[in-house]
Amino acid sequence: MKLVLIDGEHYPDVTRWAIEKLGNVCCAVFLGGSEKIGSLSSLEKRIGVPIYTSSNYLDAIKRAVTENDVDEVVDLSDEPVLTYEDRFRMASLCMLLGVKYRGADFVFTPKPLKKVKKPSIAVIGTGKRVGKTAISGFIARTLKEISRPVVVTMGRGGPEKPEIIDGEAMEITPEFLLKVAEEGKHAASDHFEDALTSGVTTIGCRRCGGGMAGFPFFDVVDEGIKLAESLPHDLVILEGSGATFPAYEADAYVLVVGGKQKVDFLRNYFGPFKIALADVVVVTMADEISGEKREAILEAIKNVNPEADVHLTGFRPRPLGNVSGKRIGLVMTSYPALPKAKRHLEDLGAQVVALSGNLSNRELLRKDLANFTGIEAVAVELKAAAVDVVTRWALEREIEVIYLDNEPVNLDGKNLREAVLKLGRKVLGRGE
Ligand SMILES: Nc1ncnc2c1ncn2[C@@H]1O[C@H](COP(=O)(O)OP(=O)(O)OP(=O)(O)O)[C@@H](O)[C@H]1O
Ligand SMILES: O=C(O)[C@@H](COP(=O)(O)O)OP(=O)(O)O
Repeated sequence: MKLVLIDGEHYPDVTRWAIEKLGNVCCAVFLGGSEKIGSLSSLEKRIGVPIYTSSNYLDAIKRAVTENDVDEVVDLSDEPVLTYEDRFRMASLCMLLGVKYRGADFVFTPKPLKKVKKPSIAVIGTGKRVGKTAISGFIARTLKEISRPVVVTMGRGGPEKPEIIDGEAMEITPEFLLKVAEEGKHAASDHFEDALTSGVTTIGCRRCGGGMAGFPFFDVVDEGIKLAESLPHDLVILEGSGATFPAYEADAYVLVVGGKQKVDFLRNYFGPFKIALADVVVVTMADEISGEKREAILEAIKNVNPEADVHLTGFRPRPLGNVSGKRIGLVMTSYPALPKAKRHLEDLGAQVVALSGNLSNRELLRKDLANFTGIEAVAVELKAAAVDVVTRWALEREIEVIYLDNEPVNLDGKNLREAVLKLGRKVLGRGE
């Protein structure tokens, strides 16, 4: 059935005419405006379907969809009653309710959310490089304390046929990763990174394209989930990619919000959709933004989901090998990430003598590496060109490769590790 959004800027006969042309309309939500109508009761009689109203139109839409067999919300309203922001708020709500939202020249169609046959936690992000893989790896190694998790990823560099990386049993060495790269695969894909940083079993899938709400265009996650369900592991961690997430209804959601992102992307567009899903929200890189921006981010989250457990965090680089006493070349995905990482490695006894923030730009990276002279080891995040360029370059010169993880550190006195364990126990049915 269709739910129609109507307003008082349309003459009642015009609205009734449109409802008849649509057909199969169960009810209407009145959005406001009074120019061409009398009372709401007279409007309801004229259009012939029940009208839902509320001071907050989102509540009226939610009630109408819940109380009727609605699979599509059709927008018969327009300016000045509706603004772009209003329409994106409605679109977010429709994605959350799993119903199509259609207007004169737009349609937003949610993918049906499937269920995993095991307890599951989704880790989704509001963008690329916000720290989703770092947080997902942290969640996986934390929940190893109370379960046997398997991480299912869906990277833009993932394999066509889902592949298992047994991070529990195997040692993921630079040599192994270079061999993977030489087979033509993206050896820095998330399933390799999670297996390396957290010692968990991972299943790598691929996706191509991503919609505005966050659904992928194509992906092979279904086969990946079937594989995860066939393993003896008791918890599935569904890791998104960039701003997309797998079309599965997880038992719990952890949303990763980049502190350096535009707050507008949280307040508007499909930010409210993702925020509404979250049980836990991790704001990353919050140590590098102003108090004012932190407050704006916290407010944007609270306005949509006041129940969410929000954590303000910063990243601390975690070398997966010993850096003490070594002359190190440091390579990361961006220059802003370098100063803190350099300081931290030096605190661990390293002598950082060369830097590059061009891990995601192979041409500039190669130029930087040409100046990496006199180093004993290269410290690099397992992302982008970390294997096919940096690891190859280092092994050819018998230089040690030390991969870097990014460890979240609470800045707000809260405890993300405890929050993750609590969420894990809840999802596993072991109480709070
Ligand atoms: N203070 C900082 N400023 C900018 N970038 C930072 C800072 N601290 C860490 N980073 C970067 O944030 C990135 C987080 O990477 P991560 O892979 O976890 O993000 P992601 O959202 O999972 O990306 P992807 O979708 O590629 O997996 C790292 O590349 C790291 O260098
Ligand atoms: O291919 C993957 O698994 C990830 C990570 O690869 P890098 O971006 O780190 O190369 O890409 P994503 O889908 O997150 O853009």
